[in-house]
Amino acid sequence: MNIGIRNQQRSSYRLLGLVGNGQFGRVYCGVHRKTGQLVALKYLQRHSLPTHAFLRELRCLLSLAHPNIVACYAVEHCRDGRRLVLEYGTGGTLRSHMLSPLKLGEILKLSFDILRGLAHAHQQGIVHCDIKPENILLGYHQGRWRAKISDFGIAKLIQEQSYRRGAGQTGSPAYMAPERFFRQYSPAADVYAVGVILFELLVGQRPFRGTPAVLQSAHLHQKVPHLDPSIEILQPLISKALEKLPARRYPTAVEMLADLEHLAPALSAEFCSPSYHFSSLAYSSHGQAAVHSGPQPLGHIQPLPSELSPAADKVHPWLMSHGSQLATLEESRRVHVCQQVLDSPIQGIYPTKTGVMVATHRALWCGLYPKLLTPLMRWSEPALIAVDQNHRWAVGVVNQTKQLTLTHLRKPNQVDHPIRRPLPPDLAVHQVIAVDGGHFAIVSQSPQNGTQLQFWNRRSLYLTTLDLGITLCQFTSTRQRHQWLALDRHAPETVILLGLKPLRMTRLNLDICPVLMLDLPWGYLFADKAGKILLLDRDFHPIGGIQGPAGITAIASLNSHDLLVATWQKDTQGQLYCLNLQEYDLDMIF
Ligand SMILES: Nc1ncnc2c1ncn2[C@@H]1O[C@H](COP(=O)(O)OP(=O)(O)OP(=O)(O)O)[C@@H](O)[C@H]1O
Repeated sequence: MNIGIRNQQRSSYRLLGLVGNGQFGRVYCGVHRKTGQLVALKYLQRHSLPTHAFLRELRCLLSLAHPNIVACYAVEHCRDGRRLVLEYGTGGTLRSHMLSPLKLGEILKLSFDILRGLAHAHQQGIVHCDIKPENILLGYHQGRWRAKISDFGIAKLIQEQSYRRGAGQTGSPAYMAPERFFRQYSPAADVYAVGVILFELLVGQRPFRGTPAVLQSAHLHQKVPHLDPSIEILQPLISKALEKLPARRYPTAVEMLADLEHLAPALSAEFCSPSYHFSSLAYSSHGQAAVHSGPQPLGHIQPLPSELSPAADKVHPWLMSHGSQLATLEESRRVHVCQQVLDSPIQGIYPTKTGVMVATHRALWCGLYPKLLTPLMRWSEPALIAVDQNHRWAVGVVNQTKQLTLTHLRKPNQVDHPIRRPLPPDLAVHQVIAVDGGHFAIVSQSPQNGTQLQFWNRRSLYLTTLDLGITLCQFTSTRQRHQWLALDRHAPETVILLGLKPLRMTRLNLDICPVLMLDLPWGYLFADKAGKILLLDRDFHPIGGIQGPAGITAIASLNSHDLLVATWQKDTQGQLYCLNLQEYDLDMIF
């Protein structure tokens, strides 16, 4: 670990984006240029933190090495002050983690994490002073999200500086122990804040709400509401943590942790119940009749730009794959399978301004729909292919030969001489994705580091690798630049919303195991094998559930209220359904 103050000429970190703005400056997500380690770079303006105070608190920060405390790796001097190089919390804050319902077992694990980190600090005589969900970050380790306390030292420093300036109390009134309003703080004040967080995690809201003045009065005088009888086993723990008088509270997190550990065996059975958030959601179904049946699965449903529509009245035919053939869906909802049979099954369809590009497993084709397609590039082995959104380049990776081929597409039907690059022999590539007009990423899995994203630019220059820690698959692009949906391999009911700039993984706990995901203008759609379709709005609140046909292979939104759903089952083979969302009981205005 590299700890100490360093003068930096050129930063060792490549900035991946702004994470947020704190009282003392900005926080960026960065990646080490050589090692690929992800870090948070927290800038602290010199004028707001005097050097002596900063150095004192730095010592406190560096002395706290614990898996549940955000590690500080180094301090660097830069033009506009100093910056701390911190362990990066890829899962965001506990506040953002709480957006999606938490299973009771998960609440318990996170509570243990917070208490363990805090107990370690309290044993060294260090108080945090501002424990709140915004100061608890999530990292993914050994198959689960782990809570880590951030801002140790800094939080206390903020308090002291503001008292010195006579600026009155700082902190977050919703989590402040009664004595904190009189400028007293001790480990017991941190315990109180954990009590509020645990209450909020269990109940879904804090014990007291309102303006700072209302909150102050409530913390000082109001009784804490009782927990639901189903979780009353935790009532004594919560009540003791939320005692008004510090002397009656757990003196430090050590004692509260011991009590929670004592309860753990009794809790484990009760807390293993599944997520309760979606349990009331009924999946309404309607008589669904297929608009098409055929011997091949239909997939990759894409609209063809209206300029290219052959019909004079500008009817949009929809393109889709039908094994190794293209198919169109006409306005009459009739599926027409094109005659041309390509070399291998289709893995992607890319409608362009002047025609269409189609990636099969062994070639990239292009053509002017509905004329015949011609091959632009061929691979002798199956390749994973990605095409840039602007159709200016395409990349293919062959796992067998560990070779990457990048081709620039100058004009329709014309490609530059391909550039070839070898990939590491042990790289198991799962997917190749076009990140933006200038970059692509190779998705691979490593048993030690989970999913790795290897970034390259369109000049075939390797840039960096990000180790995500978590094992993700099926990256699906969203409407947002640099953002994907992906499935968590080890938690089949979990979807991860992955943002790249800055790196951020937001977890969504569903009550289905999705096999298909879609980002629609009004929200997100997830479908499972059995045909359950879950619709969420942009804030991840459920809009409703549909019981669709089983064996879904592709979904597209035909217009604001019609979904096209393709299925494949042995007995019924490839079918296409058109579901009208207006016929279902959904919390949505059409
Ligand atoms: N180590 C980190 N990893 C990931 N994100 C971080 C890290 N440290 C801070 N952040 C994020 O950066 C943003 C700003 O954080 P910062 O701690 O500076 O301010 P704050 O906690 O929002 O406010 P305050 O200054 O009052 O503490 C927050 O969204 C925070 O979650």
